[in-house]
Amino acid sequence: MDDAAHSPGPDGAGKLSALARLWPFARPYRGLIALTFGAALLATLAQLALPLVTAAVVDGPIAEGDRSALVPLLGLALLFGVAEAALFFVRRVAMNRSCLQLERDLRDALYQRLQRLPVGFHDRWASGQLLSRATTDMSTIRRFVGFAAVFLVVNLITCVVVLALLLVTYWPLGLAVAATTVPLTVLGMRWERRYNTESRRVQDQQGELTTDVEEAVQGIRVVKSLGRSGLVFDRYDAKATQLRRLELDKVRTLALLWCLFELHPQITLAMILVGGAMAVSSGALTIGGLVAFVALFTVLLWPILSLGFLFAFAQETASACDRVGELLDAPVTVADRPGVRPAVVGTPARLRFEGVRFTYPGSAEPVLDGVDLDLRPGETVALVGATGSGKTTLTALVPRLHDASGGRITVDGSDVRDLPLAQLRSVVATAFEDATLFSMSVRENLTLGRPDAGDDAVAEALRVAQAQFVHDLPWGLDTRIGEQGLSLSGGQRQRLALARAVLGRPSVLVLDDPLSALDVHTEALVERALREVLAGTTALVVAHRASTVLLADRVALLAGGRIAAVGTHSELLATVPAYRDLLAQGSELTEVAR
Ligand SMILES: Nc1ncnc2c1ncn2[C@@H]1O[C@H](COP(=O)(O)OP(=O)(O)OP(=O)(O)O)[C@@H](O)[C@H]1O
Repeated sequence: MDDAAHSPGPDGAGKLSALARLWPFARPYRGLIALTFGAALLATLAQLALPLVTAAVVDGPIAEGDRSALVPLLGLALLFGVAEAALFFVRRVAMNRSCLQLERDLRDALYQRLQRLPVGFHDRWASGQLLSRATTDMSTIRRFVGFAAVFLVVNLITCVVVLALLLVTYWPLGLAVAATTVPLTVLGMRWERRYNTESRRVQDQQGELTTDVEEAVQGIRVVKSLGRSGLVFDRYDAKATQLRRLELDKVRTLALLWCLFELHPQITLAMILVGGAMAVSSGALTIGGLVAFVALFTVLLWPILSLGFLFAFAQETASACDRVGELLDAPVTVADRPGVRPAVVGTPARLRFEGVRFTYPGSAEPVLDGVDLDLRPGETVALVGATGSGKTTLTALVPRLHDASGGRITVDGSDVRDLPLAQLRSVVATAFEDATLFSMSVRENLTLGRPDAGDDAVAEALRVAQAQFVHDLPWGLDTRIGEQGLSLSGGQRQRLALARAVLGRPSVLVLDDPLSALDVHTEALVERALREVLAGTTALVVAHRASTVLLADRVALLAGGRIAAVGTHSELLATVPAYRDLLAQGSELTEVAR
Protein backbone atom coordinates (compact mmCIF):
# COMPACT_ATOMS: atom_id res chain seq x y z
CA MET A 1 0.00 0.00 0.00
CA ASP A 2 1.14 3.53 -0.57
CA ASP A 3 0.88 3.81 3.17
CA ALA A 4 4.33 5.27 3.60
CA ALA A 5 3.35 8.13 1.32
CA HIS A 6 0.42 9.03 3.58
CA SER A 7 2.12 8.49 6.91
CA PRO A 8 3.65 11.30 8.89
CA GLY A 9 7.38 11.79 8.88
CA PRO A 10 9.70 9.40 10.68
CA ASP A 11 9.60 11.58 13.79
CA GLY A 12 5.89 10.82 14.06
CA ALA A 13 5.04 14.54 14.04
CA GLY A 14 1.93 15.68 12.24
CA LYS A 15 0.64 19.13 11.36
CA LEU A 16 -1.37 20.47 14.29
CA SER A 17 -4.21 21.33 11.90
CA ALA A 18 -4.92 17.59 11.67
CA LEU A 19 -6.37 17.86 15.19
CA ALA A 20 -9.35 19.61 13.56
CA ARG A 21 -10.39 16.14 12.35
CA LEU A 22 -11.55 15.46 15.89
CA TRP A 23 -14.05 18.31 15.85
CA PRO A 24 -16.95 16.39 14.22
CA PHE A 25 -16.59 13.82 17.01
CA ALA A 26 -16.26 16.49 19.70
CA ARG A 27 -19.17 18.64 18.51
CA PRO A 28 -21.96 16.60 20.15
CA TYR A 29 -20.21 17.06 23.50
CA ARG A 30 -19.30 20.74 23.08
CA GLY A 31 -21.30 21.68 26.20
CA LEU A 32 -19.28 19.30 28.38
CA ILE A 33 -16.05 20.38 26.69
CA ALA A 34 -16.82 24.05 27.34
CA LEU A 35 -17.54 23.17 30.98
CA THR A 36 -14.18 21.36 31.20
CA PHE A 37 -12.24 24.31 29.84
CA GLY A 38 -14.23 26.81 31.91
CA ALA A 39 -13.64 24.87 35.15
CA ALA A 40 -9.93 24.44 34.38
CA LEU A 41 -9.48 28.15 33.69
CA LEU A 42 -11.36 29.26 36.79
CA ALA A 43 -9.36 26.80 38.91
CA THR A 44 -6.15 28.29 37.55
CA LEU A 45 -7.34 31.80 38.32
CA ALA A 46 -8.23 30.72 41.86
CA GLN A 47 -4.75 29.26 42.15
CA LEU A 48 -3.23 32.54 40.95
CA ALA A 49 -5.23 34.55 43.45
CA LEU A 50 -3.49 32.89 46.41
CA PRO A 51 -0.05 34.55 45.87
CA LEU A 52 -1.81 37.89 45.54
CA VAL A 53 -3.69 37.35 48.83
CA THR A 54 -0.37 36.33 50.44
CA ALA A 55 1.19 39.60 49.25
CA ALA A 56 -1.72 41.51 50.75
CA VAL A 57 -1.25 39.63 54.07
CA VAL A 58 2.50 40.41 54.15
CA ASP A 59 2.16 44.06 53.20
CA GLY A 60 -1.03 44.64 55.25
CA PRO A 61 -1.69 42.83 58.56
CA ILE A 62 1.90 41.56 59.03
CA ALA A 63 3.71 44.80 58.12
CA GLU A 64 1.24 46.97 60.04
CA GLY A 65 0.50 44.52 62.90
CA ASP A 66 -3.25 44.81 62.19
CA ARG A 67 -4.70 41.44 63.20
CA SER A 68 -8.30 42.39 62.47
CA ALA A 69 -7.50 42.75 58.76
CA LEU A 70 -6.11 39.20 58.79
CA VAL A 71 -9.46 37.40 59.12
CA PRO A 72 -11.12 38.58 55.87
CA LEU A 73 -7.93 37.90 53.92
CA LEU A 74 -7.61 34.37 55.33
CA GLY A 75 -11.31 33.84 54.60
CA LEU A 76 -10.66 34.90 51.02
CA ALA A 77 -7.70 32.51 50.77
CA LEU A 78 -9.87 29.67 52.11
CA LEU A 79 -12.61 30.52 49.62
CA PHE A 80 -10.19 30.41 46.71
CA GLY A 81 -8.74 27.10 47.99
CA VAL A 82 -12.19 25.47 48.28
CA ALA A 83 -13.24 26.87 44.87
CA GLU A 84 -10.11 25.42 43.27
CA ALA A 85 -10.84 21.96 44.73
CA ALA A 86 -14.50 22.06 43.62
CA LEU A 87 -13.54 23.20 40.12
CA PHE A 88 -10.98 20.39 39.94
CA PHE A 89 -13.78 17.91 40.61
CA VAL A 90 -16.04 19.48 37.98
CA ARG A 91 -13.24 19.46 35.39
CA ARG A 92 -12.37 15.80 35.97
CA VAL A 93 -15.96 14.62 35.71
CA ALA A 94 -16.86 16.75 32.65
CA MET A 95 -13.59 15.93 30.88
CA ASN A 96 -13.86 12.19 31.38
CA ARG A 97 -17.48 12.11 30.27
CA SER A 98 -16.84 13.94 27.02
CA CYS A 99 -13.56 12.13 26.38
CA LEU A 100 -14.97 8.64 26.92
CA GLN A 101 -18.01 9.34 24.73
CA LEU A 102 -15.86 10.82 22.00
CA GLU A 103 -13.54 7.81 22.20
CA ARG A 104 -16.47 5.39 21.88
CA ASP A 105 -17.86 7.28 18.85
CA LEU A 106 -14.47 7.36 17.15
CA ARG A 107 -13.88 3.66 17.78
CA ASP A 108 -17.33 2.83 16.41
CA ALA A 109 -16.77 4.99 13.32
CA LEU A 110 -13.43 3.29 12.66
CA TYR A 111 -14.80 -0.22 13.14
CA GLN A 112 -17.82 0.52 10.95
CA ARG A 113 -15.52 1.90 8.27
CA LEU A 114 -13.34 -1.23 8.38
CA GLN A 115 -16.47 -3.32 7.92
CA ARG A 116 -17.74 -1.22 5.00
CA LEU A 117 -14.44 -0.91 3.16
CA PRO A 118 -14.22 -3.28 0.21
CA VAL A 119 -12.14 -6.45 0.26
CA GLY A 120 -9.77 -4.79 -2.24
CA PHE A 121 -8.84 -2.27 0.48
CA HIS A 122 -8.06 -5.02 2.97
CA ASP A 123 -5.97 -6.82 0.34
CA ARG A 124 -3.73 -3.77 0.08
CA TRP A 125 -3.35 -2.93 3.77
CA ALA A 126 -1.31 -5.09 6.11
CA SER A 127 -3.50 -6.11 9.05
CA GLY A 128 -0.78 -4.88 11.44
CA GLN A 129 -1.21 -1.36 10.05
CA LEU A 130 -4.94 -1.48 10.65
CA LEU A 131 -4.48 -2.89 14.14
CA SER A 132 -1.97 -0.24 15.15
CA ARG A 133 -4.40 2.47 13.98
CA ALA A 134 -7.26 0.91 15.91
CA THR A 135 -5.22 0.46 19.10
CA THR A 136 -2.06 2.60 19.47
CA ASP A 137 -3.34 5.63 17.55
CA MET A 138 -6.72 5.49 19.23
CA SER A 139 -5.11 5.38 22.66
CA THR A 140 -2.88 8.37 21.77
CA ILE A 141 -5.97 10.33 20.74
CA ARG A 142 -7.80 9.32 23.91
CA ARG A 143 -4.94 10.42 26.16
CA PHE A 144 -4.67 13.72 24.33
CA VAL A 145 -8.39 14.49 24.42
CA GLY A 146 -8.83 13.29 27.99
CA PHE A 147 -5.82 15.06 29.44
CA ALA A 148 -3.34 16.95 27.30
CA ALA A 149 -5.71 19.14 25.24
CA VAL A 150 -7.13 20.88 28.32
CA PHE A 151 -3.74 21.44 29.90
CA LEU A 152 -2.24 22.64 26.63
CA VAL A 153 -4.79 25.45 26.45
CA VAL A 154 -4.99 26.15 30.18
CA ASN A 155 -1.22 26.11 30.69
CA LEU A 156 -0.68 28.42 27.72
CA ILE A 157 -3.18 30.87 29.19
CA THR A 158 -1.62 30.47 32.65
CA CYS A 159 1.80 31.29 31.23
CA VAL A 160 0.49 34.45 29.58
CA VAL A 161 -1.52 35.57 32.63
CA VAL A 162 1.30 34.87 35.12
CA LEU A 163 3.91 36.59 32.96
CA ALA A 164 1.56 39.59 32.74
CA LEU A 165 1.13 39.55 36.55
CA LEU A 166 4.91 39.34 37.03
CA LEU A 167 5.38 42.28 34.69
CA VAL A 168 2.75 44.28 36.58
CA THR A 169 4.26 43.37 39.95
CA TYR A 170 7.81 44.43 38.98
CA TRP A 171 8.45 44.71 35.28
CA PRO A 172 12.32 44.50 35.19
CA LEU A 173 12.25 41.13 36.97
CA GLY A 174 9.20 40.08 34.95
CA LEU A 175 11.11 40.71 31.74
CA ALA A 176 14.06 38.70 33.04
CA VAL A 177 11.81 35.72 33.84
CA ALA A 178 10.25 35.91 30.34
CA ALA A 179 13.71 36.07 28.77
CA THR A 180 14.75 32.77 30.40
CA THR A 181 11.38 31.06 29.99
CA VAL A 182 10.71 31.45 26.28
CA PRO A 183 13.98 29.82 25.05
CA LEU A 184 13.51 27.06 27.65
CA THR A 185 10.08 26.25 26.23
CA VAL A 186 11.35 26.19 22.65
CA LEU A 187 14.32 23.98 23.58
CA GLY A 188 12.05 21.75 25.66
CA MET A 189 9.70 21.28 22.68
CA ARG A 190 12.55 20.30 20.41
CA TRP A 191 13.96 17.76 22.84
CA GLU A 192 10.52 16.36 23.57
CA ARG A 193 10.06 15.76 19.85
CA ARG A 194 13.41 14.04 19.66
CA TYR A 195 12.41 11.94 22.68
CA ASN A 196 9.14 10.95 20.96
CA THR A 197 10.99 9.87 17.82
CA GLU A 198 13.40 7.80 19.89
CA SER A 199 10.53 6.25 21.88
CA ARG A 200 8.82 5.24 18.66
CA ARG A 201 12.02 3.62 17.37
CA VAL A 202 12.32 1.70 20.64
CA GLN A 203 8.72 0.52 20.30
CA ASP A 204 9.29 -0.61 16.71
CA GLN A 205 12.42 -2.48 17.75
CA GLN A 206 10.57 -4.13 20.65
CA GLY A 207 7.94 -5.20 18.09
CA GLU A 208 10.69 -6.77 15.96
CA LEU A 209 12.01 -8.73 18.94
CA THR A 210 8.51 -9.88 19.87
CA THR A 211 7.95 -11.11 16.32
CA ASP A 212 11.27 -12.99 16.48
CA VAL A 213 10.35 -14.70 19.74
CA GLU A 214 6.91 -15.59 18.39
CA GLU A 215 8.38 -17.05 15.19
CA ALA A 216 11.06 -18.91 17.10
CA VAL A 217 8.44 -20.52 19.34
CA GLN A 218 6.05 -21.34 16.50
CA GLY A 219 8.77 -22.55 14.16
CA ILE A 220 10.88 -24.35 16.77
CA ARG A 221 10.59 -27.69 14.98
CA VAL A 222 11.80 -26.28 11.66
CA VAL A 223 14.67 -24.36 13.28
CA LYS A 224 15.83 -27.40 15.26
CA SER A 225 15.51 -29.81 12.39
CA LEU A 226 17.53 -27.52 10.13
CA GLY A 227 20.14 -27.10 12.89
CA ARG A 228 19.92 -23.29 12.65
CA SER A 229 19.52 -22.41 16.36
CA GLY A 230 22.86 -20.55 16.33
CA LEU A 231 21.97 -18.46 13.31
CA VAL A 232 18.56 -17.60 14.73
CA PHE A 233 20.15 -16.60 18.03
CA ASP A 234 22.72 -14.35 16.30
CA ARG A 235 19.95 -12.51 14.48
CA TYR A 236 18.03 -12.09 17.71
CA ASP A 237 21.13 -10.89 19.57
CA ALA A 238 21.86 -8.26 16.87
CA LYS A 239 18.34 -6.92 17.26
CA ALA A 240 18.55 -6.95 21.08
CA THR A 241 21.84 -5.01 20.87
CA GLN A 242 20.20 -2.47 18.59
CA LEU A 243 17.35 -2.16 21.12
CA ARG A 244 19.86 -1.41 23.88
CA ARG A 245 21.45 1.33 21.74
CA LEU A 246 18.08 2.91 20.99
CA GLU A 247 17.07 2.75 24.67
CA LEU A 248 20.33 4.50 25.63
CA ASP A 249 19.66 7.28 23.08
CA LYS A 250 16.24 7.72 24.60
CA VAL A 251 17.58 7.80 28.16
CA ARG A 252 20.21 10.40 27.19
CA THR A 253 17.63 12.76 25.69
CA LEU A 254 15.36 12.37 28.72
CA ALA A 255 18.27 13.03 31.08
CA LEU A 256 19.17 16.22 29.17
CA LEU A 257 15.56 17.33 29.25
CA TRP A 258 15.22 16.89 32.99
CA CYS A 259 18.60 18.45 33.59
CA LEU A 260 17.34 21.55 31.79
CA PHE A 261 14.06 21.50 33.68
CA GLU A 262 15.83 21.18 37.04
CA LEU A 263 18.41 23.85 36.28
CA HIS A 264 16.05 26.51 35.00
CA PRO A 265 13.98 27.16 38.15
CA GLN A 266 17.08 27.19 40.36
CA ILE A 267 18.86 29.78 38.24
CA THR A 268 15.74 31.88 37.72
CA LEU A 269 14.86 31.75 41.43
CA ALA A 270 18.38 32.89 42.37
CA MET A 271 18.00 35.72 39.85
CA ILE A 272 14.61 36.69 41.29
CA LEU A 273 15.91 36.68 44.87
CA VAL A 274 18.99 38.80 44.06
CA GLY A 275 17.07 41.23 41.81
CA GLY A 276 14.06 41.26 44.20
CA ALA A 277 16.22 41.96 47.30
CA MET A 278 17.87 44.89 45.50
CA ALA A 279 14.44 46.20 44.40
CA VAL A 280 13.04 45.91 47.97
CA SER A 281 16.05 47.71 49.46
CA SER A 282 15.70 50.51 46.90
CA GLY A 283 11.96 50.74 47.64
CA ALA A 284 10.91 49.80 44.11
CA LEU A 285 9.16 46.64 45.41
CA THR A 286 7.42 45.81 48.71
CA ILE A 287 8.30 42.64 50.64
CA GLY A 288 4.77 41.41 49.95
CA GLY A 289 5.38 42.09 46.26
CA LEU A 290 8.54 39.95 46.35
CA VAL A 291 6.72 37.14 48.16
CA ALA A 292 3.94 37.29 45.54
CA PHE A 293 6.55 37.33 42.79
CA VAL A 294 8.23 34.17 44.09
CA ALA A 295 4.88 32.45 44.67
CA LEU A 296 3.66 33.34 41.16
CA PHE A 297 6.90 32.06 39.68
CA THR A 298 6.33 28.74 41.45
CA VAL A 299 2.85 28.59 39.92
CA LEU A 300 4.46 29.16 36.52
CA LEU A 301 6.87 26.21 36.82
CA TRP A 302 4.54 23.31 35.93
CA PRO A 303 2.96 25.09 32.94
CA ILE A 304 6.41 25.95 31.56
CA LEU A 305 7.82 22.46 32.06
CA SER A 306 4.71 20.86 30.59
CA LEU A 307 4.39 23.01 27.47
CA GLY A 308 7.19 21.25 25.57
CA PHE A 309 5.75 17.86 26.42
CA LEU A 310 2.20 18.98 25.62
CA PHE A 311 3.13 20.43 22.23
CA ALA A 312 5.07 17.29 21.31
CA PHE A 313 2.05 15.24 22.43
CA ALA A 314 -0.24 17.44 20.28
CA GLN A 315 1.96 16.74 17.27
CA GLU A 316 1.98 13.02 17.98
CA THR A 317 -1.81 13.12 18.26
CA ALA A 318 -2.06 15.08 15.01
CA SER A 319 -0.16 12.29 13.27
CA ALA A 320 -2.43 9.70 14.92
CA CYS A 321 -5.44 11.70 13.63
CA ASP A 322 -3.93 11.64 10.14
CA ARG A 323 -3.41 7.89 10.31
CA VAL A 324 -6.92 7.18 11.62
CA GLY A 325 -8.27 9.72 9.11
CA GLU A 326 -6.73 7.75 6.24
CA LEU A 327 -9.07 4.90 7.14
CA LEU A 328 -12.09 7.10 7.76
CA ASP A 329 -11.53 8.81 4.38
CA ALA A 330 -10.78 5.64 2.39
CA PRO A 331 -13.45 5.40 -0.31
CA VAL A 332 -16.14 2.75 0.06
CA THR A 333 -16.14 1.64 -3.56
CA VAL A 334 -18.54 -1.25 -3.10
CA ALA A 335 -21.75 0.31 -1.79
CA ASP A 336 -25.46 0.53 -2.55
CA ARG A 337 -26.20 2.63 -5.61
CA PRO A 338 -28.45 5.59 -4.81
CA GLY A 339 -32.10 4.61 -4.90
CA VAL A 340 -31.61 0.82 -5.14
CA ARG A 341 -34.69 -1.19 -4.22
CA PRO A 342 -35.01 -4.87 -3.38
CA ALA A 343 -35.96 -6.93 -6.45
CA VAL A 344 -37.86 -10.19 -6.67
CA VAL A 345 -35.36 -13.06 -6.59
CA GLY A 346 -36.64 -16.61 -6.77
CA THR A 347 -35.23 -19.67 -5.04
CA PRO A 348 -33.42 -21.04 -6.94
CA ALA A 349 -32.39 -18.06 -9.05
CA ARG A 350 -30.75 -17.70 -12.44
CA LEU A 351 -27.12 -16.56 -12.30
CA ARG A 352 -25.56 -15.05 -15.43
CA PHE A 353 -22.09 -13.71 -16.13
CA GLU A 354 -22.10 -11.45 -19.20
CA GLY A 355 -18.72 -10.37 -20.58
CA VAL A 356 -17.33 -10.08 -17.05
CA ARG A 357 -13.87 -8.53 -16.83
CA PHE A 358 -11.78 -7.95 -13.74
CA THR A 359 -8.34 -6.47 -13.13
CA TYR A 360 -6.88 -6.20 -9.62
CA PRO A 361 -6.00 -2.61 -8.73
CA GLY A 362 -2.36 -1.94 -9.55
CA SER A 363 -2.14 -4.96 -11.81
CA ALA A 364 -1.51 -4.52 -15.54
CA GLU A 365 -3.10 -7.76 -16.72
CA PRO A 366 -6.79 -8.60 -16.33
CA VAL A 367 -7.53 -11.80 -14.41
CA LEU A 368 -10.92 -12.18 -16.07
CA ASP A 369 -11.34 -10.94 -19.62
CA GLY A 370 -14.87 -11.53 -20.87
CA VAL A 371 -16.43 -14.35 -18.82
CA ASP A 372 -19.79 -15.53 -20.18
CA LEU A 373 -21.64 -18.18 -18.21
CA ASP A 374 -25.32 -18.89 -17.66
CA LEU A 375 -26.44 -20.97 -14.68
CA ARG A 376 -30.06 -21.99 -14.99
CA PRO A 377 -32.19 -21.98 -11.82
CA GLY A 378 -31.40 -25.08 -9.81
CA GLU A 379 -28.35 -25.98 -11.86
CA THR A 380 -24.97 -26.80 -10.33
CA VAL A 381 -21.94 -25.78 -12.37
CA ALA A 382 -18.44 -26.82 -11.37
CA LEU A 383 -15.79 -24.23 -12.17
CA VAL A 384 -12.43 -25.76 -12.99
CA GLY A 385 -9.22 -24.21 -14.19
CA ALA A 386 -5.49 -24.20 -13.67
CA THR A 387 -4.17 -22.72 -10.44
CA GLY A 388 -4.18 -18.92 -10.63
CA SER A 389 -6.68 -18.89 -13.52
CA GLY A 390 -9.10 -16.68 -11.55
CA LYS A 391 -11.67 -19.10 -10.10
CA THR A 392 -11.70 -17.56 -6.63
CA THR A 393 -11.78 -14.09 -8.16
CA LEU A 394 -14.85 -14.99 -10.22
CA THR A 395 -16.71 -16.37 -7.20
CA ALA A 396 -15.88 -13.24 -5.18
CA LEU A 397 -17.61 -11.06 -7.76
CA VAL A 398 -21.03 -12.64 -7.16
CA PRO A 399 -21.58 -11.31 -3.58
CA ARG A 400 -19.71 -8.13 -4.68
CA LEU A 401 -16.62 -8.64 -2.55
CA HIS A 402 -15.09 -6.91 -5.56
CA ASP A 403 -16.99 -5.14 -8.33
CA ALA A 404 -16.41 -6.35 -11.88
CA SER A 405 -14.31 -3.90 -13.92
CA GLY A 406 -16.48 -4.58 -16.97
CA GLY A 407 -19.52 -6.59 -18.05
CA ARG A 408 -22.19 -7.57 -15.54
CA ILE A 409 -23.44 -10.34 -13.29
CA THR A 410 -27.17 -10.81 -12.91
CA VAL A 411 -29.29 -12.74 -10.41
CA ASP A 412 -32.74 -13.47 -11.82
CA GLY A 413 -32.18 -10.67 -14.34
CA SER A 414 -31.12 -8.00 -11.83
CA ASP A 415 -27.57 -6.65 -12.06
CA VAL A 416 -25.95 -7.44 -8.69
CA ARG A 417 -25.03 -3.73 -8.45
CA ASP A 418 -28.72 -2.81 -8.67
CA LEU A 419 -29.68 -4.93 -5.67
CA PRO A 420 -29.25 -3.60 -2.13
CA LEU A 421 -26.09 -5.20 -0.72
CA ALA A 422 -28.05 -6.58 2.23
CA GLN A 423 -30.46 -8.39 -0.12
CA LEU A 424 -27.70 -9.60 -2.44
CA ARG A 425 -25.74 -11.10 0.43
CA SER A 426 -28.80 -12.80 1.84
CA VAL A 427 -29.82 -14.45 -1.44
CA VAL A 428 -26.24 -15.40 -2.35
CA ALA A 429 -24.51 -17.60 0.23
CA THR A 430 -20.78 -18.30 0.05
CA ALA A 431 -18.28 -20.63 1.65
CA PHE A 432 -14.60 -20.23 0.98
CA GLU A 433 -11.78 -22.71 1.16
CA ASP A 434 -10.35 -20.80 4.11
CA ALA A 435 -13.14 -21.43 6.64
CA THR A 436 -13.10 -18.48 9.01
CA LEU A 437 -14.92 -18.88 12.30
CA PHE A 438 -15.26 -16.19 14.94
CA SER A 439 -14.83 -16.17 18.71
CA MET A 440 -18.49 -16.89 19.32
CA SER A 441 -20.67 -19.87 20.07
CA VAL A 442 -21.25 -22.49 17.36
CA ARG A 443 -24.83 -21.26 16.98
CA GLU A 444 -23.77 -17.63 16.56
CA ASN A 445 -21.18 -18.66 13.98
CA LEU A 446 -23.77 -20.61 12.04
CA THR A 447 -26.47 -17.96 12.05
CA LEU A 448 -24.13 -15.05 11.36
CA GLY A 449 -25.72 -14.38 7.96
CA ARG A 450 -29.24 -15.41 9.00
CA PRO A 451 -29.84 -14.38 12.59
CA ASP A 452 -33.51 -15.35 12.31
CA ALA A 453 -32.80 -19.02 11.43
CA GLY A 454 -34.71 -21.39 13.71
CA ASP A 455 -33.49 -24.58 15.41
CA ASP A 456 -34.85 -26.79 12.62
CA ALA A 457 -32.98 -24.88 9.92
CA VAL A 458 -29.76 -25.06 11.99
CA ALA A 459 -30.18 -28.81 12.51
CA GLU A 460 -30.82 -29.30 8.78
CA ALA A 461 -27.70 -27.28 7.83
CA LEU A 462 -25.59 -29.28 10.29
CA ARG A 463 -26.90 -32.52 8.78
CA VAL A 464 -26.13 -31.42 5.21
CA ALA A 465 -22.61 -30.39 6.17
CA GLN A 466 -22.17 -33.57 8.24
CA ALA A 467 -21.31 -31.33 11.17
CA GLN A 468 -23.32 -33.11 13.86
CA PHE A 469 -20.06 -33.41 15.82
CA VAL A 470 -21.05 -30.07 17.39
CA HIS A 471 -23.61 -31.88 19.55
CA ASP A 472 -20.72 -33.73 21.22
CA LEU A 473 -18.91 -30.47 22.14
CA PRO A 474 -18.96 -29.67 25.90
CA TRP A 475 -21.85 -27.19 25.62
CA GLY A 476 -23.25 -28.33 22.27
CA LEU A 477 -24.30 -25.45 20.03
CA ASP A 478 -23.45 -23.00 22.80
CA THR A 479 -19.78 -24.00 22.90
CA ARG A 480 -17.57 -21.04 22.22
CA ILE A 481 -15.21 -21.71 19.33
CA GLY A 482 -12.76 -19.69 17.25
CA GLU A 483 -9.51 -18.10 18.26
CA GLN A 484 -10.24 -17.76 21.96
CA GLY A 485 -12.50 -20.78 22.17
CA LEU A 486 -12.31 -24.43 21.51
CA SER A 487 -9.97 -25.38 18.67
CA LEU A 488 -11.48 -27.35 15.81
CA SER A 489 -9.70 -29.31 13.12
CA GLY A 490 -9.48 -27.97 9.56
CA GLY A 491 -12.16 -30.42 8.38
CA GLN A 492 -14.49 -29.54 11.26
CA ARG A 493 -14.10 -25.84 10.54
CA GLN A 494 -14.84 -26.40 6.87
CA ARG A 495 -17.97 -28.36 7.65
CA LEU A 496 -19.24 -25.57 9.93
CA ALA A 497 -18.51 -22.97 7.22
CA LEU A 498 -20.44 -25.13 4.78
CA ALA A 499 -23.34 -25.43 7.20
CA ARG A 500 -23.31 -21.64 7.56
CA ALA A 501 -23.54 -21.27 3.76
CA VAL A 502 -26.34 -23.76 3.21
CA LEU A 503 -28.39 -22.52 6.18
CA GLY A 504 -31.79 -21.29 5.05
CA ARG A 505 -31.45 -22.69 1.51
CA PRO A 506 -30.10 -19.66 -0.40
CA SER A 507 -31.17 -18.74 -3.96
CA VAL A 508 -27.56 -18.90 -5.15
CA LEU A 509 -24.78 -20.86 -3.49
CA VAL A 510 -21.15 -20.11 -4.25
CA LEU A 511 -18.67 -22.62 -2.89
CA ASP A 512 -14.93 -22.22 -3.31
CA ASP A 513 -13.49 -25.69 -2.99
CA PRO A 514 -15.56 -26.37 0.14
CA LEU A 515 -14.51 -29.96 0.70
CA SER A 516 -10.74 -29.68 0.37
CA ALA A 517 -9.95 -30.40 4.04
CA LEU A 518 -12.24 -33.41 4.42
CA ASP A 519 -11.12 -37.01 4.56
CA VAL A 520 -12.49 -39.31 1.86
CA HIS A 521 -15.11 -40.87 4.14
CA THR A 522 -16.52 -37.54 5.43
CA GLU A 523 -16.35 -36.06 1.95
CA ALA A 524 -18.57 -38.83 0.65
CA LEU A 525 -21.09 -38.22 3.46
CA VAL A 526 -21.08 -34.44 2.89
CA GLU A 527 -21.48 -34.92 -0.86
CA ARG A 528 -24.45 -37.18 -0.40
CA ALA A 529 -26.22 -34.61 1.79
CA LEU A 530 -25.00 -31.71 -0.36
CA ARG A 531 -26.70 -33.21 -3.40
CA GLU A 532 -30.04 -32.58 -1.67
CA VAL A 533 -29.22 -28.91 -1.09
CA LEU A 534 -27.80 -28.44 -4.56
CA ALA A 535 -31.03 -29.74 -6.03
CA GLY A 536 -32.91 -26.77 -4.56
CA THR A 537 -30.44 -23.99 -5.31
CA THR A 538 -28.32 -22.61 -8.12
CA ALA A 539 -24.71 -23.38 -7.33
CA LEU A 540 -21.33 -22.37 -8.64
CA VAL A 541 -18.77 -24.69 -7.13
CA VAL A 542 -15.03 -24.29 -7.59
CA ALA A 543 -13.72 -27.83 -7.93
CA HIS A 544 -10.24 -29.22 -7.57
CA ARG A 545 -11.31 -32.80 -6.95
CA ALA A 546 -12.95 -35.25 -9.25
CA SER A 547 -15.60 -36.03 -6.66
CA THR A 548 -16.65 -32.36 -6.50
CA VAL A 549 -16.84 -32.16 -10.30
CA LEU A 550 -19.21 -35.09 -10.24
CA LEU A 551 -21.65 -33.15 -8.00
CA ALA A 552 -22.26 -30.75 -10.88
CA ASP A 553 -24.69 -30.86 -13.79
CA ARG A 554 -22.20 -29.10 -16.02
CA VAL A 555 -18.56 -28.11 -15.87
CA ALA A 556 -17.12 -24.74 -16.97
CA LEU A 557 -13.44 -24.52 -17.80
CA LEU A 558 -11.82 -21.19 -16.99
CA ALA A 559 -8.69 -20.46 -19.04
CA GLY A 560 -7.11 -17.25 -20.35
CA GLY A 561 -9.60 -15.14 -18.37
CA ARG A 562 -12.62 -16.64 -20.18
CA ILE A 563 -14.87 -19.64 -20.04
CA ALA A 564 -13.06 -21.74 -22.61
CA ALA A 565 -15.60 -24.57 -22.60
CA VAL A 566 -18.87 -25.60 -20.93
CA GLY A 567 -20.50 -29.01 -20.97
CA THR A 568 -20.96 -32.15 -18.99
CA HIS A 569 -17.87 -33.78 -17.59
CA SER A 570 -17.88 -36.49 -20.28
CA GLU A 571 -18.52 -34.02 -23.11
CA LEU A 572 -15.55 -31.88 -22.10
CA LEU A 573 -13.42 -34.93 -21.64
CA ALA A 574 -14.23 -36.09 -25.13
CA THR A 575 -13.92 -32.76 -26.94
CA VAL A 576 -11.64 -30.37 -25.01
CA PRO A 577 -7.95 -31.30 -24.90
CA ALA A 578 -7.20 -28.51 -22.36
CA TYR A 579 -9.70 -30.10 -19.95
CA ARG A 580 -8.08 -33.50 -20.43
CA ASP A 581 -4.66 -31.92 -19.80
CA LEU A 582 -5.90 -30.28 -16.65
CA LEU A 583 -7.36 -33.53 -15.43
CA ALA A 584 -4.16 -35.33 -16.21
CA GLN A 585 -2.35 -33.06 -13.71
CA GLY A 586 -4.43 -34.30 -10.78
CA SER A 587 -4.36 -37.99 -10.03
CA GLU A 588 -7.91 -38.05 -8.70
CA LEU A 589 -9.27 -36.23 -11.73
CA THR A 590 -7.38 -38.63 -13.97
CA GLU A 591 -9.08 -41.52 -12.31
CA VAL A 592 -12.42 -40.03 -13.24
CA ALA A 593 -11.10 -39.29 -16.72
CA ARG A 594 -10.54 -42.96 -17.39
N1 LIG B 1 -5.73 -9.50 -3.97
C1 LIG B 1 -5.09 -9.68 -5.10
N2 LIG B 1 -4.39 -8.68 -5.66
C2 LIG B 1 -3.74 -8.86 -6.83
N3 LIG B 1 -3.73 -10.02 -7.52
C3 LIG B 1 -4.40 -11.06 -7.00
C4 LIG B 1 -5.12 -10.95 -5.77
N4 LIG B 1 -5.71 -12.14 -5.51
C5 LIG B 1 -5.37 -12.96 -6.54
N5 LIG B 1 -4.60 -12.31 -7.43
C6 LIG B 1 -4.06 -12.85 -8.68
O1 LIG B 1 -5.14 -13.14 -9.53
C7 LIG B 1 -4.93 -14.37 -10.20
C8 LIG B 1 -6.11 -15.31 -9.96
O2 LIG B 1 -6.15 -15.66 -8.59
P1 LIG B 1 -7.28 -16.61 -8.02
O3 LIG B 1 -7.04 -16.76 -6.55
O4 LIG B 1 -8.60 -16.09 -8.43
O5 LIG B 1 -6.97 -17.95 -8.80
P2 LIG B 1 -7.56 -19.41 -8.56
O6 LIG B 1 -7.91 -19.92 -9.91
O7 LIG B 1 -8.64 -19.40 -7.54
O8 LIG B 1 -6.29 -20.18 -8.01
P3 LIG B 1 -6.21 -21.49 -7.06
O9 LIG B 1 -6.81 -22.60 -7.85
O10 LIG B 1 -4.76 -21.67 -6.85
O11 LIG B 1 -6.97 -21.18 -5.81
C9 LIG B 1 -3.59 -14.91 -9.69
O12 LIG B 1 -2.61 -14.60 -10.67
C10 LIG B 1 -3.34 -14.16 -8.44
O13 LIG B 1 -1.95 -13.94 -8.28
